[in-house]
Amino acid sequence: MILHKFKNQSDLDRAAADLIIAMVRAKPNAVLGMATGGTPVGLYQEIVKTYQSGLVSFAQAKTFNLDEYVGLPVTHQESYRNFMQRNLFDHIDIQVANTHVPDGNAADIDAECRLYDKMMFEQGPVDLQLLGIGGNGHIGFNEPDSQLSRGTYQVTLKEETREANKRFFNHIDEVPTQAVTMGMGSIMQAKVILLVVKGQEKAEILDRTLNGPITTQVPASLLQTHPRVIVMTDCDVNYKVSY
Ligand SMILES: O=P(O)(O)OC[C@H]1O[C@](O)(CO)[C@@H](O)[C@@H]1O
Repeated sequence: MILHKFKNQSDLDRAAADLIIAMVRAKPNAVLGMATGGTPVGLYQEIVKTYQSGLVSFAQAKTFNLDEYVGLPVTHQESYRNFMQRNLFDHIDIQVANTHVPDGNAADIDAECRLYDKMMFEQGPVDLQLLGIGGNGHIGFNEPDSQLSRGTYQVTLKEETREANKRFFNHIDEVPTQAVTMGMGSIMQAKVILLVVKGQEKAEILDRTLNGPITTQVPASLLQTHPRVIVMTDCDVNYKVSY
């Protein structure tokens, strides 16, 4: 892993956006793994600005999102499909048919998970996977556990994750208890991973991710075994390869 530290979040957003844009300019039909939550909002805004300047096109790009809530209608502001449309897809020239978010309302969620894996297998591998990190070390919605799943699956969210995400809802009771997420195996197959970590409150989990033991109890620590992970952060944290 390589750690890039930034003085502030706007510099970080710009650098993360630039990396994604560089990938798409070098490979117009790149497959991008996308993330949601608070972390990527600013960098998506930077991508939109560059697109509006005419410096990049996503017309041939494909995307696969990490996860989606189960049972939240796509019309709900906080469904991850809705998030992606509002924050990125509606503002760039990507073809909607080339954007993929797991269907958390599928009648048969298991079948939906297998379909998502099949599409990723056929259209992948992901060239660049963007990740945020949960306060408990989750990536995608792969929560700490005694074992982790390889492919896409339905997960019960930890209470701390629902607590953290309640800021996006009116009340914690509205935060779904279940989600569909890419498994760790799918995430680890990406050629390059960009982990973005914002806010000093995430410094401790980032330190455990970078420097702690590799354990399923900190899913992000498995990234230590991936050959090409770039971490961008504004946290004050130490690592052997940092800039
Ligand atoms: O960016 P946030 O809102 O802190 O969330 C952390 C991570 O947890 C998730 O909400 C779960 O997938 C991600 O979207 C995000 O990267």
